[in-house]
Parts: sequence; structure tokens; C-alpha cells
Amino acid sequence: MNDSVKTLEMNFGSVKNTEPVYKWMTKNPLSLTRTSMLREAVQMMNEYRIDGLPVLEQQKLIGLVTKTRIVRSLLGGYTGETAVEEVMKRDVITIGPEDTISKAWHIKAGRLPVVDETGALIGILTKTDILHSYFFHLSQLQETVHTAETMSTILETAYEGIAVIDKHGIVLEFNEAYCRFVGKRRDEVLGKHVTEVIENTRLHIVAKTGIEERGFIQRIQGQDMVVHRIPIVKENEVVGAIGMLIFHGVSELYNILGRMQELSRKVTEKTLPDAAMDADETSYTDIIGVSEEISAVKRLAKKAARTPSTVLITGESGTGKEMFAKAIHQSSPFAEGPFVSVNCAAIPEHLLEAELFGYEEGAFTGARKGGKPGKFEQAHKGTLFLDEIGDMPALMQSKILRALQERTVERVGGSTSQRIDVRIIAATNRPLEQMVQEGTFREDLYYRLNIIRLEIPPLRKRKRDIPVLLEHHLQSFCQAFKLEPMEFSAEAMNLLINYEWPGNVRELVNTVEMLVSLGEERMITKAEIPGRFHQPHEQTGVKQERAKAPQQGNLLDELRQNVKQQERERILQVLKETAGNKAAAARKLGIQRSTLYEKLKKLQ
Ligand SMILES: Nc1ncnc2c1ncn2[C@@H]1O[C@H](COP(=O)(O)OP(=O)(O)OP(=O)(O)O)[C@@H](O)[C@H]1O
Repeated sequence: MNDSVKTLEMNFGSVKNTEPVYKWMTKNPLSLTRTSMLREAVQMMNEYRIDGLPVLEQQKLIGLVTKTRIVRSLLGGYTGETAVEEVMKRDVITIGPEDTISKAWHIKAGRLPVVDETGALIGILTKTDILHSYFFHLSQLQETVHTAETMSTILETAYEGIAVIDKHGIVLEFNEAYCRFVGKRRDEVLGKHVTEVIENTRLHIVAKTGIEERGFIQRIQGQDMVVHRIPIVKENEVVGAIGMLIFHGVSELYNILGRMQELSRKVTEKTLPDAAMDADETSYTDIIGVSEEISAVKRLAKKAARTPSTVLITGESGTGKEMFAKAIHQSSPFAEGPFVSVNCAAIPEHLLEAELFGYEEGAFTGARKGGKPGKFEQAHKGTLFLDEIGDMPALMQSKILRALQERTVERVGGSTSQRIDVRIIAATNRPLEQMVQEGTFREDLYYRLNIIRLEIPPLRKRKRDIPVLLEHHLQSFCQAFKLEPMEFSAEAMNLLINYEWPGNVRELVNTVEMLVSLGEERMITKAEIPGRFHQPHEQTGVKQERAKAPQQGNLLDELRQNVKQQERERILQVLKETAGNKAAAARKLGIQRSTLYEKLKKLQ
């Protein structure tokens, strides 16, 4: 036995080994009878390399013969022919099959006969059996300790608050995160009833009903929090429950909801590439903005809409190019037809031709049976919006040019061409003129497209649109998320007006969504505006533009003026319609007659 085993053995006494004896004993042991001779005993011991043999009479244990006892007897004058009964040890210590290995260990016998309640021998438990059992038990113990350690690591590093209770509602576990949130120490809460620890809890109810509650809203510490309550079931019986507190709270839910909606919108768009896009009923009134810059673009777009001419819309990403394209479509002679949008940058080059012009059956491996119409065909009698036209590969540029010149398209693998009556609106955020000069965009196509040109200025060049856009999107998100109307504090608003908005209106819309989702109060303050909005944007030549931009105070004044102006125009319009009848005008405007008089006084 090596040293480490010896040390282990010495320490076994302190380890409680509850393994039952019957699991480790040697079953059906060799035995002798009362009349067996010492010679037979020696033979069996030699043959099976065992140190002792039980002596039985009718299955019952009556004694034990060991090697040492035999040697001593032979030296004392007994012979091989002596019956074992004469030399055997009679008061043998035994153990029961259900006894524990720990008990066997403490008996300190070399080999222990295992007898049942009738005294019949059913096995022998040797010291080696006991050692085996201890090794097994210790390795299991180690595993359990390891699992327990892992569990506590999980609990303590979990971002969420986790509480575990037993079936009586008593807190068994309460992690650090939860402690911090409720402002109590772990040792204070362990052993208490959960209702004394967590406000408005239903965890003890779940530990009774066994019905899980996921995504419930619970008000704790004055905040609406999202909680999960999961019953712990063992052998078909509810023995407790786990409570999980999601710190991001309700606003995170809205955030997730928003992301899911965005995702499902993207998925729908992607999975229905063939469907003609709905122009969403987008009209000029949806294009928010009061600046002269945006108003000028709107005026030009309205004029362009009346004709079938090709329109080229340029502007940085997120400035609203697609919105304008839809609004033009809606107010154009093509409004009855479909609005089909193609993002030229998003479609791999080798698929673009088939996507735009369609293909015939068998045109290529994998071509759909019966062929497929392209976007040009789908947009027949409607509008084809070629987004990101600047990213169109050279070969496709010439094919599009041909289609535009000839007003016909030919499917891939087809032999006949089809006439198409389509209004083309192209858009890009790339510098097309520069690309023409560099030879990366075809000059003839550029001229074909650039018949009516709408240039949408970036948001930083029309700063007075920023507050209007912020207000508009703030209220629409509040409505969409079913929240009370919110507002920006003056400081927060100033910060946002001063920001350069490199992602333009798209970035602004996303920012407002984020602020609404995460906002806990009705007022969005400076503190909630992320860091990047607080930093000055000195680069990108934007500094000069800002110098030219009106002061923030003036901007707000101008905004107020604008609202007044619009109100004035609306009142005058209604008065005109009612031939100056003020009572009828007030009814039409949905205000009291006295209010109308007051407004008229102020407007004069
Ligand atoms: N003037 C505006 N009023 C209200 N919302 C706007 C306005 N301009 C843009 N948006 C919103 O900003 C987002 C981006 O607009 P849109 O997709 O039309 O931009 P884009 O210039 O076509 O962008 P990209 O070049 O990246 O395709 C959309 O959510 C749109 O509703």
C-alpha cells in the first residue's frame, strides 16, 4: 500500500461513507463445513489466494478460519487431518447487508462475514472491498462538490437576479445581483419567507401551483421589472421555485419588440422579393421638414411627379431618398401601378441580370419552371425604383441603359423582347459625376438617369428640421409602444440639434426609438442622451457648416414661428371655404368660436 493510500485510509474515518455493504461485498464466498479438514482449508486458501474462510452449518455462519490461525494450530501440534471446527474462531464479528461501509470501516476487521437477519452467510466484506468503496465514494463526492461550485459560480456571475425558494416559500438561494437590487445582504434574506424579501412576489404561489410564469411584469423598488418564475419539480412533485429578475426591465421588452418588428419587416422584404412593393401610401406630408432646403426638394418632386420622366435622387444614406421615390410614385400618373424597389448593391452581380430582366425556363441550372419575370416586368405601368444605382456593375449598367433607351426588356435565356411602360426613379449616395470622370459609371447612363435631379441635403445642412423630426418620431414611437406622450428637455434637444447626424434621418429615427424604449420618465433629459452626442464633431468639414447654421435659440424660435404660420394659413383657408362664416369655420377647425376669435386677434 503506498503512502497516499495510507493517508487516505487514515482519513477515511472522517469521511462518512453511506454506501451499503451489500453493494461492495463479495457474494457467494467460498466456505468450509464443520468437518472440513485443515488440509482442505490450506489447499483452498492457496488456490484462491485468500486469507480466511467462513465455516457454515446449514448456510449459517458458525466460525471463521484464517491463515494465521491454521499456522498457529499446526505449530501447536494439530495436523492436516484435524477438523476445522477444532481450531476455528467462534465469536465472529459480522455485519448486515444494509449496514454502511463507514460502520464496516470502524469495526477494523480484516474480513467481515455479511449475514442476513436469519444468520445465513450472504457475502464477505474484505478490507480491499472497503477501500474500493471509499475510492468510489470520494470521487463522487468530489464531483458533487465540483457541481456545487459550478452552481454557485453561475448564480453569482448571472447578470439577472436569481432567487430559489423551497415549497414553503423559504429563500434557499439569493444571488449577489438580486441582493444589490433589493439592497439586502445574502445572510439577511436566506431562510426568510420570500414575501418578506421581494415586493409583490408570486414565487411562493408558483412553488405551490407548479405553473410557470414567464415574462410577467412585477413592480419592485418603484420600477416595472420583467420576471420569470419557474417551478422546481422532483419526482413529479413541486419542491420549490426559481425566480429570475431581468434587469433591463420593461423598456428592454419594448426594445426587443422593436427589434423583432424590424427583423420581421426585413424578413418579409427579403422573402418576398417578387412581390411588388407597396408604396406605403407615402405622401409628401409624411416627409417631415420645415427647412427651405427640404421644402425646395418637395416642390421639385411634386413637379417631377406629374411627368413620366426619369428622376435621379441623390443624397447621403438615410436622407429619405426612398421616401421621396414613394411619394413621387403616389402622386404620379403611375400611382395605380406597382412600386417595385431593387437595391442594386444588395443583389450579387451574377443574379442581378435575372433579377432585373427575369429568365426563361431552363435558362440556367436551377432556373424556376415556367421562368420568372424580372423587376422591370413587375413594375409595368408602375414605378421601378433602382436604389444604390452607383453600385451597379459595369455590364449591368449597359444592359439597363439599353432597356431605358429601347423601353423593352428581354428575359435571360429568352429570344423575344417585351415592351415595358415604367417610370424609373434611381437613387444613390455615391458621387456619380466623379464616378463618370473616373470611368466607373457610364456617362451615357448618367445622362439618361439625370433628367430630373433631386438632391436631398444631409440633416446637418438643414438643422431646423431636426427638432421637428425629433418631435414627430418621438410621438409616433410613444403611440406605437402605447406609452404616455414624452418630451425632450431643452438641454437634450439642444444636444441633438447640435449633433452632426452622419446617418441622417435614419440615425435620428433609430435614436428616438432607443430613447423612447429606454426612457423611464416622461421627460428625456440630457443624461439619457448617449456619449457620442456630447462630443463635438470637428472633422468632416462640418465645423464650417455649423458656424453658418442658425443658433439653437433662434432655431426654436423659428420652429415656433413656423407652427404659427401653418396655423394661420389653415385658419385663413377654412375661412375662405366657409365664405368668412366664423361659426362654421370654428366648427370645421374643431375649436370653440371664442378660441377662433382669440386666434384671429393674435394673428392680425
Ligand atoms: N423627411 C423625413 N421625414 C420623416 N422620416 C424620414 C424623413 N427622411 C427620412 N426619414 C426616415 O428615415 C429613414 C431612412 O429613409 P430612406 O430609407 O428613405 O433613406 P434613403 O436615403 O433611401 O437611405 P439609403 O440611401 O440608406 O437607402 C426611414 O425610416 C424614413 O422613414
